Amino acid sequence: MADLGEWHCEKRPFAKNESFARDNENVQETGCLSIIVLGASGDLAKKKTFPALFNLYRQGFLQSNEVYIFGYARTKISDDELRDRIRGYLPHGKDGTEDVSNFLQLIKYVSGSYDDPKGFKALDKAISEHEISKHSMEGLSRRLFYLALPPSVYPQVCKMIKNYSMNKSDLGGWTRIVVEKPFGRDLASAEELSSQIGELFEEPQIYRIDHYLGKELVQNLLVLRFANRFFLPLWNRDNIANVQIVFREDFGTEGRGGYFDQYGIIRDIIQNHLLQVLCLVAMEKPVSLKPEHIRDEKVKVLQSVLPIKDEEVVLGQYEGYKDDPTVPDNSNTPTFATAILHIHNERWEGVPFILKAGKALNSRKAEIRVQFKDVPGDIFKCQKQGRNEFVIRLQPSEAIYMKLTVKQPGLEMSTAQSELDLSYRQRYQGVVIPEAYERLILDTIKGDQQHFVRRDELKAAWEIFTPLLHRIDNGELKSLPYKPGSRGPAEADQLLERAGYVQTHGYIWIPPTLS
Ligand SMILES: NC(=O)C1=CN([C@@H]2O[C@H](COP(=O)(O)OP(=O)(O)OC[C@H]3O[C@@H](n4cnc5c(N)ncnc54)[C@H](OP(=O)(O)O)[C@@H]3O)[C@@H](O)[C@H]2O)C=CC1
Ligand SMILES: O=C1O[C@H](COP(=O)(O)O)[C@@H](O)[C@H](O)[C@H]1O
Repeated sequence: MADLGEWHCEKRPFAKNESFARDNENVQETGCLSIIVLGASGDLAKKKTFPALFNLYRQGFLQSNEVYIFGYARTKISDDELRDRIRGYLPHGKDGTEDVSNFLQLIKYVSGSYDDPKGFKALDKAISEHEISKHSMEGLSRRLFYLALPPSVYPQVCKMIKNYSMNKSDLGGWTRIVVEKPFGRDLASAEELSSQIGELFEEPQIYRIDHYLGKELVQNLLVLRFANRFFLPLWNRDNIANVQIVFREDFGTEGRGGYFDQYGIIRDIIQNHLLQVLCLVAMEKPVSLKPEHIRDEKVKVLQSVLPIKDEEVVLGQYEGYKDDPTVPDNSNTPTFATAILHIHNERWEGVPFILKAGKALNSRKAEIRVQFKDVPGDIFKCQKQGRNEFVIRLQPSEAIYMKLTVKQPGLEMSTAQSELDLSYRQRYQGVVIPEAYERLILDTIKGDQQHFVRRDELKAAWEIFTPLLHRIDNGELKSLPYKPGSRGPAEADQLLERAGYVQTHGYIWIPPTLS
């Protein structure tokens, strides 16, 4: 038995909830699966897509008797050259384990341009050969096209896929496409892109990835909110003073300045990742866990967001950002932004949702901080110590904690700030948290669109930010300079204070130690 001073961590099996399983039922499919990574020579493919596929393979989610992976790009390289490029990015790739070499053998490379029928016919031929070799007639032929490409080529690539590389319907199965952000630069360009792709593929075939939706604690949000009696009555304007959704990175654009400068932090992080998190924090309970029911509720929240006011926005640009030769000397592109969103509905009227994101700051973290209102009639006179806060830290070191006031242990009746703490590393020892991309790619294979952005969601998201983005693009709002390694412009903290956020002072967290 553990003695009293010991940190005891119990491991219990997880109970699989039946109704959850029922609502998420996807037919277990067998047969040939071809995963085609377009833009295979690029950064995203080698850093995220191939490692995610490898992890799925390693865990048995991709079976070598069913799956084949095709890389497609303009660069003229051999199968082995592509494998060599990928190897170093796979976990333990350089150790040359059996898993790694077996996985790499599943990869074939086809070179071709993104608007040339010849390349896509060659790709189709290679996929068909694989399908025939796997006797697809007995099963299904499933083709998953992952567009690890700049969005400017999405329409032409989709046209090529549609014309030359679709799954042959007589074999049964499907063709799906996965598209990455940035999906447009504003409402008009996003809608144009959506229409172009929409003419070629049905919505159930299109998977718009936002990798934040694949993060463990983002996926936990619905469970936390709707499976716990604790939160149900508190989650509203009567109790919550403000909500912060924060993304901080402690490094700058690092050689991606030219790309980043065309987008800026609002398009890069806030309009997609943070807004998706906001939807899950603020939406009403869906009718069921069916993807369409969840996405319906997300759209409703987005449509209830009021226009953003200039005085509720602070923009920043870190000093040194323009030293990157690919960034124009007169760039006003924000690398930091705080924006306050207001949701005009019965639950949230008057509660500011503070979205904050920045590069080259003093720390790396992503978190949701729900700050509660002061206790009315405070008989302990402890309100100056701090408000109740419920924090969900998405990264690093996933954790959910509740900051609350307790009696300071001892003879005196005094109060102190403490926490109820669910630190994943301690609570779930030995549990490996899957990478976001891993989870999302698996969903695309299963045909589960819950964690992907629907066309109307995307439209509603752009509707919120487009007017502000145009004002920034026109130079009507200026980015304030801030020092790399700082908290960003001081004006952002002043805005937070004006929005009613009360910072807790003197709170000290003592990390638990394992005996
Ligand atoms: N399980 C766990 O791992 C737990 C860890 N802790 C740790 O304890 C420490 C304190 O926790 P916590 O109080 O939640 O988090 P912090 O002290 O990091 O931040 C609290 C809030 O204050 C803001 N803030 C910080 N500095 C300033 C400033 N100078 N001006 C205005 N606002 C400011 C932060 O904003 P911003 O987001 O912009 O920084 C954040 O909203 C953290 O290191 C936390 O990780 C606590 C409990 C559990
Ligand atoms: O989409 C993007 O996300 C990354 C941060 O992702 P994370 O999972 O490490 O939090 C960011 O660096 C990049 O600029 C952006 O395009």
